[in-house]
Amino acid sequence: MPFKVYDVTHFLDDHPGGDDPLLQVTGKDASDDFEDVGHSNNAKQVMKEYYIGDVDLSTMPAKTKHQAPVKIQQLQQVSTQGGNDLFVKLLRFIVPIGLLAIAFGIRNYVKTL
Ligand code: HEM
Repeated sequence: MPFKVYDVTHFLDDHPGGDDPLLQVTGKDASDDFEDVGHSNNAKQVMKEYYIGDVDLSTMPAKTKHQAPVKIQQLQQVSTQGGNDLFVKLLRFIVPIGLLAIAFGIRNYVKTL
């Protein structure tokens, strides 16, 4: 069921009941709290100045848990797989040593010419 929304930001200092009761009910349906105080007709009239619209919670999109796209999920899986990690670590050593070996080989070959 829709309910009315009021922006009382500029009424906090002027509220005869103080700012505390207003701050206590921000972001929720304060209809009962308002009625419980037994506000006068004048208060109900003043309230109209701060009306900004209606909210119907049933039409609001439900909160969903964010899920990473499939590609990113796959990447996350690869980065957490221990075996693959070890392979990458080994490559970091093997590749430079291999390049060094090739460089020495070429150097020796050139010397013999
Ligand atoms: C836009 C919304 C509101 C307006 C315009 C408003 C206005 C007023 C006014 C004019 C009074 C003086 C008494 C009277 O004339 O009835 C008052 C008193 C009071 N209001 Fe509000 N009010 C609002 C919302 C609320 C809410 C949501 C609460 C509680 C959660 C609240 C709690 C109080 C209290 C505790 C008093 C003091 C009552 C007393 O000392 O007898 N008010 N308000």
